[in-house]
Amino acid sequence: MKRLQCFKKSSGGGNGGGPGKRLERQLSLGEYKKAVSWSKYLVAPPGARIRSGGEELWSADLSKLEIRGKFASGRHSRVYSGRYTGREVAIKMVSQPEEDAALAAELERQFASEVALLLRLHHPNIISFVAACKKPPVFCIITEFMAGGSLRKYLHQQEPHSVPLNLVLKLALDIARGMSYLHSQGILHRDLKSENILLGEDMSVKVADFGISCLESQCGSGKGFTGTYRWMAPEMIKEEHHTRKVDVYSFGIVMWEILTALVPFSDMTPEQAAVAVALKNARPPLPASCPVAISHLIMQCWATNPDKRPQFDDIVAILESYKEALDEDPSFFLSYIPPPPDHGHHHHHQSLLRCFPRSMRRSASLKV
Ligand SMILES: Nc1ncnc2c1ncn2[C@@H]1O[C@H](COP(=O)(O)OP(=O)(O)OP(=O)(O)O)[C@@H](O)[C@H]1O
Repeated sequence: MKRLQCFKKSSGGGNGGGPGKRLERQLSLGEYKKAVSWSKYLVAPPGARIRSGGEELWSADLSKLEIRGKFASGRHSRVYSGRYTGREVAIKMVSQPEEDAALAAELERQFASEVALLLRLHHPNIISFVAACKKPPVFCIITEFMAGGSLRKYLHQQEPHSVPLNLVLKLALDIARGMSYLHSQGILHRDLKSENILLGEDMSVKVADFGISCLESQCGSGKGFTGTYRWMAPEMIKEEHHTRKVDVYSFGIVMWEILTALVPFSDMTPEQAAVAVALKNARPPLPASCPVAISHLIMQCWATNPDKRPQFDDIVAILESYKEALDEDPSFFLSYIPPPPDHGHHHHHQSLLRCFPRSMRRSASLKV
């Protein structure tokens, strides 16, 4: 039997704090039953390691898995902390509903796709895959544990508009680097949002949750899509053809979240937000105090026309130049002059380059 202990929840709810803050305690009977109801499927068969089909690459040795308490939930998942082969891990468990065969099949497809994608991703700003297990009706995905919890939780703990600019740039840059790598692998995330960005105790940043990600060549139209409306690009809301630029749109919303520490369209339901974005071109309001350089980049990212949105490589180059300029001169953003309106795709990169401090334009132009 696995050691069943759990972490005391932090007062803010959501993810319990990091290992430094956590308090191990006995589970109540109700919590115990809940934990057992899903994790019972993960008890190792005597002496067995599943090695069938192509699963041996990632199949977890359940005798080495120790599951502790649940600390977060997704729409169809519960996330537990634990240890696997001596390493702190997060165990995402997905349970197929008995009564909904279509959803059960979809969850299984998502599991298989998420494992296949995670297996090939190796980057400091992408969550590391550890192992997975397939024990219908329960599946699990084991990843490195990110003790800082989600970016959403972190922002929720901050006063609105209080995140310092150097931290805004650091967070945005790390996410953009992870996304640039993801796109270089031909993968679209399709559900980029602050809840799916995880933080280490040292404020390291990793993009997570590849449940509805896809290989660009196989993404389809996105019909019947389950992404999250507040972060979703208009073409995706309208179930039109979509490209990697949907992630750039979501990144624009995430940058807005970091800048404001607010929830986008918080006065609307997700459906109202979807209608406002797709039919009325609504976007979250940029605060007057936002440096023009940053609001300019955000507006480029969430442009209605996907072709006007920059690539993540461009975004990384721009954010790097801002970060460098801010480190050198704390008043950099005050002296920034916005570029004139963009006149189409041809001038797009030139227009973005005007955001760079003059000394950096030469090296940046090599990259863009
Ligand atoms: N490796 C991890 N380390 C720390 N926390 C994690 C980890 N993986 C997931 N979480 C927490 O669990 C939450 C849900 O995880 P995840 O997004 O992967 O599940 P999901 O079922 O796909 O969620 P949804 O479908 O609602 O986006 C995250 O927002 C985060 O708070």
